[in-house]
Amino acid sequence: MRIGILTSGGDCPGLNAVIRGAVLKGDRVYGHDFVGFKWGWKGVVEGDLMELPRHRVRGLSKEGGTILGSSRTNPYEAGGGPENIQKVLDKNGIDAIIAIGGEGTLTAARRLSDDGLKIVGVPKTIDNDIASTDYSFGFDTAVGIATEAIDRLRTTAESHQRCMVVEVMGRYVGWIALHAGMAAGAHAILIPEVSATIEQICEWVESVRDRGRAPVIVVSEGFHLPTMDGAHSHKGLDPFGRPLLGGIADIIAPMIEERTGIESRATVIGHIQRGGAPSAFDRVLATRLGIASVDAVQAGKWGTMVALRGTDVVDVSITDATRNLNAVPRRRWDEAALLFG
Ligand SMILES: Nc1ncnc2c1ncn2[C@@H]1O[C@H](COP(=O)(O)OP(=O)(O)O)[C@@H](O)[C@H]1O
Ligand SMILES: O=P(O)(O)OC[C@H]1O[C@](O)(COP(=O)(O)O)[C@@H](O)[C@@H]1O
Ligand SMILES: [Mg+2]
Repeated sequence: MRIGILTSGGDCPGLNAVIRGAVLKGDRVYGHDFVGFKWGWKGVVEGDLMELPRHRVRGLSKEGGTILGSSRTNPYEAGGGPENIQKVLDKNGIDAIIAIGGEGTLTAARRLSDDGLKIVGVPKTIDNDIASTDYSFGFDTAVGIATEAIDRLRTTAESHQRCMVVEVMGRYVGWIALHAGMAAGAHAILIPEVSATIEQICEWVESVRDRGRAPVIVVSEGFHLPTMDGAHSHKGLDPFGRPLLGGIADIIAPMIEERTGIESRATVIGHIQRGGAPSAFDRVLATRLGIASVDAVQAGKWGTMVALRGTDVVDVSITDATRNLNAVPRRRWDEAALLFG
């Protein structure tokens, strides 16, 4: 078989480890050939390919980013669609696609699979917002980077008796905030799934200050106060129509300072959370998912996504995985909130 691999959506530590795992298993065990589609679905629509012989994936599991490049191209637009894509596959002798992406990419994969293309999905995202898998690779690395940043902000906060408001990524789910906040001992964690008023936030801040400590508040980019319409997005849309989130920390920090009198600073960690080498956990998870994706292709399990369930890698339906976002359950926030203030 000749298998095409693509990486689509925001990049994420571990993408290269998936590619390596897939190529090594496919080459060694099944004798498959691999090509990479460049720039996500764009390469599929335009037939922009690179060969992926075994030596091309040597040493890749520790490398950040993706050797294939990524984009947020919609495969149903700009000359795409199932018939045109099938022509590109036929022209290049490609039998099946392994699509590595987040909930957007996998929704596209599900539609193309429903339209008859042979596709297997691999869940990637630092946000951990994909359902049907316990974790997506990239999340552990992002949490590690955010935790280190919060630890560092805490020492400078203590030196100046300031309040630090630290904004992390995650789009419409608060997993990175919840885990990094718990790991770093934040005094409050604000996530999109759970409402909190500015009065409640200031109560937590004042209680920390009254104990002689410097308050550290972690906020997820998708969080909004009850007085706001929705997630803060002052930068408009990206070229593919998605709201550019970010900046809620810059709104909350001055509100805290005004109401409590505590000098406050906002830090937006941003894309550092997505860059660089994957953690050991993510290298292992990504490699295992890459291996499993080739097994799913070999078995003709079209329309499935490989996923982590406990310590096992299993196959699930992409339709099920993309029906709803994997939101933080209320009980997980309640558990963390016992330690706030
Ligand atoms: N319903 C859909 N049909 C076709 N393409 C989609 C659909 N939803 C998302 N996509 C495409 O997938 C791209 C990647 O999705 P995005 O959410 O940006 O990243 P990720 O895959 O990492 O979640 C989107 O920009 C869009 O072009
Ligand atoms: O790469 P961009 O366009 O700046 O997008 C930033 C967004 O991408 C992410 O890092 C990852 O999101 P996806 O997994 O959906 O691509 C989000 O946390 C963040 O909101
Ligand atoms: Mg996404």
